[in-house]
Amino acid sequence: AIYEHFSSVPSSESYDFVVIGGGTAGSVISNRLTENPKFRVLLIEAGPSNEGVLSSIVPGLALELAASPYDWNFTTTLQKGLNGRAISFPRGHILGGSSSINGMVYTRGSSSDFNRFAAVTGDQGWSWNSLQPYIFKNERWTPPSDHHDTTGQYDPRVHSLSGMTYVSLSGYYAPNSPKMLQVTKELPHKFPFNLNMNSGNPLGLGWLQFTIGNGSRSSAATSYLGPKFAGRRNLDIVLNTRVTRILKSKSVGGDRNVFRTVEIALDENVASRRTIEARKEVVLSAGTIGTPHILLHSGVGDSAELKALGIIPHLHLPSVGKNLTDQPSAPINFATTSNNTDSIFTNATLLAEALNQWNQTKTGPLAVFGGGGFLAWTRFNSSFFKTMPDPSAGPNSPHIEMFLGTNTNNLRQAADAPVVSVTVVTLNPISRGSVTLKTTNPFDDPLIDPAYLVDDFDVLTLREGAKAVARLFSAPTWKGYVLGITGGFANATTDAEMDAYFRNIASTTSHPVGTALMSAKGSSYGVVDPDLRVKNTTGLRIVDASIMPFVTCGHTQAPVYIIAERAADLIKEAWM
Ligand SMILES: Cc1cc2nc3c(=O)[nH]c(=O)nc-3n(C[C@H](O)[C@H](O)[C@H](O)COP(=O)(O)OP(=O)(O)OC[C@H]3O[C@@H](n4cnc5c(N)ncnc54)[C@H](O)[C@@H]3O)c2cc1C
Repeated sequence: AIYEHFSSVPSSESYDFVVIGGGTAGSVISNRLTENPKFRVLLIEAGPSNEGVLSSIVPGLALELAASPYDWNFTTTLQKGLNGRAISFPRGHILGGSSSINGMVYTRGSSSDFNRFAAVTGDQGWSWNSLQPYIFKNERWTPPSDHHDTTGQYDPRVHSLSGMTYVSLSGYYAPNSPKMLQVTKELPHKFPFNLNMNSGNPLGLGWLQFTIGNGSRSSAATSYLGPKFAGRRNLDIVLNTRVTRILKSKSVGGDRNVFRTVEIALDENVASRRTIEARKEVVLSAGTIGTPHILLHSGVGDSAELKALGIIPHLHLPSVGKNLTDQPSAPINFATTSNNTDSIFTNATLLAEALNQWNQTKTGPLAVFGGGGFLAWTRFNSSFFKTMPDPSAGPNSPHIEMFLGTNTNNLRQAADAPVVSVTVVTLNPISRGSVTLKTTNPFDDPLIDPAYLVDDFDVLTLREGAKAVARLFSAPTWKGYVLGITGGFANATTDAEMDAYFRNIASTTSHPVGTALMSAKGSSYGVVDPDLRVKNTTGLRIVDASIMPFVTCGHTQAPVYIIAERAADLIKEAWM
């Protein structure tokens, strides 16, 4: 059953598992555990339902979700690397979590990313080959909503037809697609065509894939918590309920670090806190910000730092909240010969037309996010790393992403708009930041410091990305349409001027990871063991993006789904 408030959950109920956070990972865990009718699961989500939230359903309206009630509306600390700017830092505050508000881009990362997870944790179960069944359990490949011929646009051999979350090519044909494809013929060494960037080898230029089914967002909430699963008798989902802490339970067999009791708040009043104890395990899936936030308030973190704040330390795990890793990104704009400034976001008639088309046929510019299009991935030459270690996971991992998804601000652009905008992304940042507490009140936002562009490599990558995009638009196919770089970057001619542009404009790609990183058993750093149990505890696991030891070389939702699918099996096996 789904309850709107904790006070409605029958007090007679008791649960084997309490899952904290009904986001991307928490939805997978709740679904998979309740496949076993013997397990009773309570899923606690701070945000409201995703049902009927139009901007979370219609892909092209996704930008409306930022700074809405479905976003935690976090802001970073002042960022030294961004010329002292603080930037907004969206996170999903809704059932389905960030999968209900994200850009729906589906990228698994490279095989080297997961092989590196396996190498640093000493658990081969995290390797690319071992994870294949979990990739397939998550993905349900489906035709695009416009039912165009997709031959030559993807490789069916690497996709699954039987998983949970819909994945498809765009149901909207971006008019500059033939030119993008022509680039792969005119500049094949720089931009080789990649038939399927989700094969484990993403390098090259290929068609974007999205977590979209029949022109609508497919989120963890619509897939893993769809009506037939949310209605399971052994699953209770409670919305609008914030977890404040995880408390120590009575010691079992001499084990003093049993964390199986969850404290929730009915409202901000401290007197309104309630507790609920899981019989078997608590699974913490509150995301890269929420997870360390809850742990630190629970006294799990660096003991000295907690004491200094006035929080009683219960478990010394200094890595909690550290290692925050996010990919900085920035737009590079190109002027075209078009002077058509019409856009569905500036012209109400065009928007109404597009919505009408979406309602009728689930096609048109609103059937996809960012206008559909392509991604291109490229690497620095290996000679670049003679004097510094390569931060990527391996030779098939890109350092730079170019999001050629046309222009999110002007979906009519493509072949006919004054500006083509490309987002360049530093995929393997070296900078590491942190999530720390501002106060002892769990309702106060934590201090989020992603340390953007603190390491010079991270800004250098953006600069090289911009040069790569300039090369892409220098291909003969663009002659007579793309005129050249425009906007702030047009005036940057030296490397120093380019870096200044990025420090003034770079933002988040919304792919933060690492604040409860997994490491080998017995390791001197890290928060969870390879089986995702919190080190030196009983009864507590973490399953979400926070456990990634490194950010994968792409967008992070597919890796979170994959991690959560394996985690569900690890938990089930432990309680067979
Ligand atoms: C705006 C945006 C765009 C993105 N675009 C893409 C994209 O196009 N492609 C891609 O692959 N990835 C994208 N991402 C990243 C991707 O969505 C995330 O990496 C992934 O969804 C994270 O999953 P998670 O389970 O770790 O956390 P989440 O999905 O964020 O889930 C955490 C859940 O815990 C809940 N929670 C937190 N604290 C508490 C508490 N105290 N009590 C109760 N509940 C709590 C939250 O409300 C949330 O529902 C984007 C993310 C954002 C925010």
